[in-house]
Amino acid sequence: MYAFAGMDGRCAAELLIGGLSTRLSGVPVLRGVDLRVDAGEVLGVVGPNGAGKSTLLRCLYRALAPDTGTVLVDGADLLAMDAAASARYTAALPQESEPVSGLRVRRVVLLGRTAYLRAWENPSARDHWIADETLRRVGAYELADRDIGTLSGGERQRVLLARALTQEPRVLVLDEPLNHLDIRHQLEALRTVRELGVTTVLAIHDLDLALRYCDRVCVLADGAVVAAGPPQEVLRPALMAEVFGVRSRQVEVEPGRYALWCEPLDTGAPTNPDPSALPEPTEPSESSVSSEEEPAC
Ligand SMILES: Nc1ncnc2c1ncn2[C@@H]1O[C@H](COP(=O)(O)OP(=O)(O)OP(=O)(O)O)[C@@H](O)[C@H]1O
Repeated sequence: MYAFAGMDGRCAAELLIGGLSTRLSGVPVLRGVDLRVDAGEVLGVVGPNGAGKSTLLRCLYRALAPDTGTVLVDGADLLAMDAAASARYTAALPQESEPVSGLRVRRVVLLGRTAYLRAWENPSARDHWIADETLRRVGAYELADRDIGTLSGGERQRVLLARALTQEPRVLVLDEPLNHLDIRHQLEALRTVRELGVTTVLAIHDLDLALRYCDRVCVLADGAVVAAGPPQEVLRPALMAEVFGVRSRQVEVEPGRYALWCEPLDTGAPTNPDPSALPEPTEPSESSVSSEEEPAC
């Protein structure tokens, strides 16, 4: 159905991040981040506020040049490319993106094709077709003729996701893409991302959704990776307590499907829901998770 490269994962690339460090205003914000994301994998980047998630993602979509480190996409040095070349490798949905009013949605989405056009070259019929297909894919086609400035936050978020997909990226970088989306559109956006098969790095605060939709998660704390691996193995009670300060349980809500129940560590007696009323969780072995181990990625 979607025959162009960036929408079916045929060009999904391996992403290799090595020794990424940076200081902002003299303060270390990333401290030697090493990560590998396999082709077609969805990696959730999680961690408390201020852990460095957005900073890491900004390095991946070239909004920030790290002090040291490498970012390789299928072996190509992303940080050494010019902007147009890197835009053909990675596309991003930044956390704060405010497209100006006065542009129609279809035009905004077409901007995703800029990396493939020469100066002053007009988008082709194929470029228009790709923009329309991505709008359909994110359920925003009916917005195509609206002024971007008139959209709700959730509608705008879906349009900007379409713009990123229109870039036909080999790696998709999404910083809190679920902001402003209602629960149905959150679930649909995550399902769309999963179905694309494009290598995806996704900063996400909702750990329950990370548990359900990410192939692997990487836990950042104070600018460093403290754990990485399958979410069910990483988001275990000990790590959740240490990194996020919550008591937690993975609860099997139906065979093979888990939800994450949490409450603050310092609340004393359990509140609603009463964990004693919850079914005993089925958890993977402790051996696969450690906040002290080297990241398993
Ligand atoms: N321009 C800047 N100058 C100084 N410090 C900065 C700058 N930008 C970010 N920081 C700091 O870097 C740290 C990491 O910020 P970052 O936005 O990457 O965290 P985050 O994990 O994405 O947080 P959140 O979950 O709150 O979005 C924070 O302590 C933040 O205050």
